[in-house]
Amino acid sequence: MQAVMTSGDASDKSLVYSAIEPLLGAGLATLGGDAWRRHRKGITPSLHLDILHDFVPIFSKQGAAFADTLAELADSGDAFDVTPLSGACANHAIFETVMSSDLDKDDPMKRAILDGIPKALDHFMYRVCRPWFLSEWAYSLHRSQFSDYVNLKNTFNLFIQRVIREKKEALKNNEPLPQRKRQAFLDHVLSSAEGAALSEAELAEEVKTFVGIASGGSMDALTFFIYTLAIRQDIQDKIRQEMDDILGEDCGRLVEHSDLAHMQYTGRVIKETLRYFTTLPTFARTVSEDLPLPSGFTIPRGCQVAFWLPYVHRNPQWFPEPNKFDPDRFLPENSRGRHPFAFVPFSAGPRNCIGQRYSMMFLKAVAAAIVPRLRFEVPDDGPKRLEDVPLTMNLTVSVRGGANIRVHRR
Ligand code: HEM
Repeated sequence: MQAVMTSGDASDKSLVYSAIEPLLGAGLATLGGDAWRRHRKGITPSLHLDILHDFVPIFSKQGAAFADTLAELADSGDAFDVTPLSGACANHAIFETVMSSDLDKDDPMKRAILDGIPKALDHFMYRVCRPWFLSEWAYSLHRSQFSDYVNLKNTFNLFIQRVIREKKEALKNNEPLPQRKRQAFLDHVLSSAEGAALSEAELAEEVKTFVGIASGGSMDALTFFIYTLAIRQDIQDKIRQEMDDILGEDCGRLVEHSDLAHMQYTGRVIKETLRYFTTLPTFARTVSEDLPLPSGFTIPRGCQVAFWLPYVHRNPQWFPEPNKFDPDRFLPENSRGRHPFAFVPFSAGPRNCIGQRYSMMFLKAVAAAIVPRLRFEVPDDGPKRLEDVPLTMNLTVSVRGGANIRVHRR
């Protein structure tokens, strides 16, 4: 895996990615070759640590709004699937940090985008499982699917064009960018020297990519994190204790990036959640030249190589008793000597996830907002052990039948 993931001859994505590109953008996740290198160079500085630090209060604010929603549901006493609510929290954070845009409910276009992201993933999987539809021309013959696909494509394009146009106008008129101190990712790209290497059309594709990938990735990780706490009360109690120690009496305050460094145990639980449930379990590359492996085998030029991370993450050589959920595997003393590619929920090598630090910060900040105020549990008919959680997979993994929980105010 390391040989492939670090090879310059295997940095292009597999052919199947062509099925997601029209919807989620010809951006970092799908581009190959020089175009990908130029985009990555143009965008990386806009996710610099200093910029991410400014995002933490936004994550925290969105976490607090999420906690309010959950608290209202606590009063009803009913069980509910937390997935769409995690998704809403992730989306609010992404719209604000990527384009400093409020996700107000009365903007039908934004709603259409959010409803459209899961549909876009459905189209992708539909076509991957029926590769004769990978060609857009062939897909156009599938009348019922294709009209929905074209509608989605148009909605995404119109929305992104509108966002970029508004941002450019604001820059041209020298209007103060929203929350100047906390510049959104897009404001930063538009005003940076590196970002100037990207045309308006290229940037529009990147915004689509970021909204699509970031919202899906964050929603799944947050859902599994909460579901894990609902099943493992002992872990939930330890996180709450850690948050109480950090926040003290003031459990409602917004957290800053300096608080996150103290959330060591929470960080280990997030990592173990990503190992155990591996929310994005697979991705694939094309090998452009014969690629010799350390084993002596050679992957021939033109091969498509897919990785199956649940297998990697449950390798007993690096994770003894791999089916046991144990956050302390990620204590420094227990991680020493572990192969650097044994734990790769964000991929690794030059095409690793550019949002890895963003995600970890988001998840910790939201945990700090919800865990001190609420207690989570699974309903009586829910799984009693993490091993019993029924999983299903589209492009990402989710809980079959929904991540149903019950919430109590603390
Ligand atoms: C827990 C949440 C997330 C997980 C598990 C995750 C995982 C991954 C993985 C496995 C890849 C490699 C995909 C491939 O090779 O096809 C990837 C790529 C990527 N991710 Fe994430 N991701 C998450 C959140 C995010 C967020 C929040 C952002 C944006 C802020 C983001 C932006 C990207 C981009 C742009 C790429 C493509 C990078 C490239 O090829 O240069 N991800 N992610």
